[in-house]
Amino acid sequence: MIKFGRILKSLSGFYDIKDMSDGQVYQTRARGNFRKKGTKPIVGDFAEFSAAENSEGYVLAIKARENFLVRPPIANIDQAVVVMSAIEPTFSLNLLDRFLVLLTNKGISPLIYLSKLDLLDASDLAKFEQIKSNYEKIGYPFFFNDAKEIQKEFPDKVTVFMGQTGVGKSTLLNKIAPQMLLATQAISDKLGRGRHTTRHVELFEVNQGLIADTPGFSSLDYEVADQPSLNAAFPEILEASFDCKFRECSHTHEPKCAVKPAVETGQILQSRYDNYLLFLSEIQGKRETYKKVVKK
Ligand SMILES: Nc1nc2c(ncn2[C@@H]2O[C@H](COP(=O)(O)OP(=O)(O)OP(=O)(O)O)[C@@H](O)[C@H]2O)c(=O)[nH]1
Ligand SMILES: [Zn+2]
Repeated sequence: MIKFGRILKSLSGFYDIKDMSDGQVYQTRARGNFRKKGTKPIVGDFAEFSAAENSEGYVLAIKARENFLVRPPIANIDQAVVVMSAIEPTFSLNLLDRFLVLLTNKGISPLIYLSKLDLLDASDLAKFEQIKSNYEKIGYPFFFNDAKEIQKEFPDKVTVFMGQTGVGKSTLLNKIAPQMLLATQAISDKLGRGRHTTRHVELFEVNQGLIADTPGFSSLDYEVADQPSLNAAFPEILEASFDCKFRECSHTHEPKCAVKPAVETGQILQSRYDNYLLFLSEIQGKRETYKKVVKK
């Protein structure tokens, strides 16, 4: 019988698929035709599968993906919690904006989560209140170290957690979903490998949604393609850019640019514009290198 469901777990060549209609979980394997086509089912995929009672099932086909991460392989992600620490490691607006750009370009909505506020004095705390309010104004949900609040965002969505090492991601996930770390630990112990080196990927059901951990930065090691993609990833710059004289305005030197005046009046944050310029120079630098290579 052919069924339809979502892949929730991948381990050692087996895929656990949750049937969409009855909620039952089936263990399956991918047929050889997937290997031939060069695609492989991954966690988060919507899949057609066959499953008979008490026997191993097979993944037959997967639906086109909305988006996906490579490391760890997860498909059809709705949102990502970017965990940043206020201190240790040092908070960086540059790093935050980089995360936001990469996620937005992948069609993943970012949620910002700040940890270690308890280590701040009053004046530093006020600084972060300001940052929170600035980012909320742009449209990013921003959470101050509150594991209960962040869970309200889970229902009906696939949420992944990412952040630099040491920011407190494990501490947070342990509060939200202790079963997650226990499962990972159990598999690592069994296979005798490190926590992040096992090829175990799993979506865990928490508060009517699905969540997954991603190790450190590697989940976003890809680049933004061009200026229009970068422009589209800064919501407030995108909005102002509709009034630029030139449709492809880079907001650097063009006459009648609407973005630069908005930076001067403070409508667009200087730090956001600076990061936009930095990322733009990185994209352009890559293109220059590419041209040089091609010319040779
Ligand atoms: N004071 C304080 N310490 C925290 C907080 N969150 C985490 N820590 C501490 O920060 C350190 C790093 O936390 P982890 O949860 O292991 O960080 P991680 O992001 O999972 O780091 P990796 O496991 O390396 O990926 C630990 O010593 C935690 O106890 C917090 O909100 N306040
Ligand atoms: Zn412009």
